[in-house]
Amino acid sequence: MQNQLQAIIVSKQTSRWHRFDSQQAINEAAVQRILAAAQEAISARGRFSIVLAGGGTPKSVYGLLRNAQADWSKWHVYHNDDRCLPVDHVDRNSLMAREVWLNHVAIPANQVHDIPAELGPVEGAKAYAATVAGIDTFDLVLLGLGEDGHTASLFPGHVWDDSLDAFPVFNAPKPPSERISLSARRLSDTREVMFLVTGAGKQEAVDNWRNGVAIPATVIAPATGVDVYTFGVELK
Ligand SMILES: O=C1O[C@H](COP(=O)(O)O)[C@@H](O)[C@H](O)[C@H]1O
Repeated sequence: MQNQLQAIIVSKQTSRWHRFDSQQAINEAAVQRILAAAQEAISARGRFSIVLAGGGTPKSVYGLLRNAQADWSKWHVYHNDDRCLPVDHVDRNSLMAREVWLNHVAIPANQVHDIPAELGPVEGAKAYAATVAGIDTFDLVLLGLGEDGHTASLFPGHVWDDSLDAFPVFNAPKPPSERISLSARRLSDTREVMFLVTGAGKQEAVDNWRNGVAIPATVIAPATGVDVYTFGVELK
């Protein structure tokens, strides 16, 4: 397995870049780090809170977690965004995570917190803001990167209200146009962030990010910095 590490600072964000040379290598490294973060959190605080990325990139990592050994009873699962579609729609991030992983492990049902995106952007965002309001600093936030540089449902050219924990999204350039997202501030309130970035389609966004262009991914700025796990993009 190859993991070449470089660190760069973009505005307030410190990013550590990890390059893997196969899909298997990035998946295994991500799973190892997630399980280690869970163990550390459970030993220190008796619980582990993780915020999941949606989209296609994390699916194979979630598939491996399904067969992992972990103290699932201590896991508390949240989502960084979801699409305003019926609960059983194939494009719901919550459905993907449940089908591939969460329905197959022993996390208590009341510790899996889907975004109620089926209520629509305004009501769903209000409800999810209330869900995360009482939650302390997350332990681990997983994030993806869109080809246009978006992360969660923070899209280029959009303005979002960082005073809110979760906010409604309209006119998203990637369908569906209506979504709900945690805010950049809430996503940054975490002990650790891991971005998963795979495929040549993400090259331009990665180049922009590393060259200091202010794409949405650069606004995620926890005190501990962010780790970006990559496969299939060049780190120029
Ligand atoms: O729409 C979304 O896109 C991003 C990236 O998705 P990917 O399919 O390119 O991995 C994802 O992180 C976000 O959660 C999702 O809603």
